[in-house]
Amino acid sequence: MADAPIFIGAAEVADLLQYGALLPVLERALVDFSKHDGMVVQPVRSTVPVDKHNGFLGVMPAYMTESDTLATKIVRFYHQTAFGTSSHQATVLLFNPSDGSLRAIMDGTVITEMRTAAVSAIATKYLKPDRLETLCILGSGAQAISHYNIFTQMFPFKQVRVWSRSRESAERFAGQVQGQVQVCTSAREAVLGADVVITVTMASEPVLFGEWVKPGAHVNAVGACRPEWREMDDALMKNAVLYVDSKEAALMESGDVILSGADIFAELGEVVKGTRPALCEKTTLFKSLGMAVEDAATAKLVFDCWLAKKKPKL
Ligand SMILES: NC(=O)C1=CN([C@@H]2O[C@H](COP(=O)(O)OP(=O)(O)OC[C@H]3O[C@@H](n4cnc5c(N)ncnc54)[C@H](O)[C@@H]3O)[C@@H](O)[C@H]2O)C=CC1
Ligand SMILES: O=C(O)C1=NCCCC1
Repeated sequence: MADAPIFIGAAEVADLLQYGALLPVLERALVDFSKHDGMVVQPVRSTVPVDKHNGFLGVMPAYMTESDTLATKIVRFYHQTAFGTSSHQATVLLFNPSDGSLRAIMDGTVITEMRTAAVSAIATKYLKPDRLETLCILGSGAQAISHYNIFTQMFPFKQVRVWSRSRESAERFAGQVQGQVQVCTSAREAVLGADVVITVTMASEPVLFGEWVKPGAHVNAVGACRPEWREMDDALMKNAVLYVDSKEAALMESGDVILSGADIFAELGEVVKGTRPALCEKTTLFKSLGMAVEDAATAKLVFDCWLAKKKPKL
């Protein structure tokens, strides 16, 4: 009989997962996904609307042949949550691919926060403009914090600006992170002149407009994961060179892509592999929807680190 699955909670995932180890694992997952050679199986996320409670449940399975990783994430995202409960909560199930038995049940909320920010950082590493002085973050929730953490570790920004719908939450964000943050009173003020812009809001109408974005800047668009939701206007969608994590998902799930009719230039994995160019001199936009392979690869890393920690030292 197979061993009972282990449980790894949020605090332990946060303790085991380090960006230094996560970044190369994610680059590899992005490349493997974008080869489209049948070695990675990842259907577009199944999403169940929970209309009565203004939320969604998403199921995200993947199998990666080369690393022999089989996992699924189950994620709920709700617009209104009880005070103190985060809008996104996730669990990852990691299986033994050889017999399908369940190896681990682990918190997926920390995984979602860290892997999403790490993928945006990878996009920025490849697509960044020459000048990297000002970072702008629109939104001030969990993803804003994880993005702030990795972006200020990886890049030499001199100034970080944040805007949020309520000044109070932008100020709370500024108090939570290590380092100086300029709280802006409008999204426009935060965006003007920024070299890199990150959108991490739950907006369903545009909060970022092309006329504000400096030519040559790089944008990571992380929110608006439903076909009728937007974070950006048509001007930005059409004037920027558009990179996505998955073309198939972008054409099914991204309101910004579908409703603007913008052309997709490449998948991020193709850029990392070097089969499509990074047009850094132009205004670039990475539309992130989040992929099951990112969760599967991250969960395997967490599990391997857990095993290494448990192994008795000789
Ligand atoms: N691409 C990906 O891989 C992933 C994307 N996401 C998306 O990233 C976004 C941020 O997620 P979290 O930080 O976890 O959520 P959160 O609930 O912690 O923060 C959401 C932020 O959006 C703001 N907001 C809500 N409604 C707004 C509106 N109508 N206009 C402007 N701002 C608004 C809130 O004030 C808050 O600052 C969400 O859209 C989420 O679905 C989340 C996980 C993975
Ligand atoms: O990739 C994910 O995980 C999510 N993406 C969009 C919003 C829900 C969670």
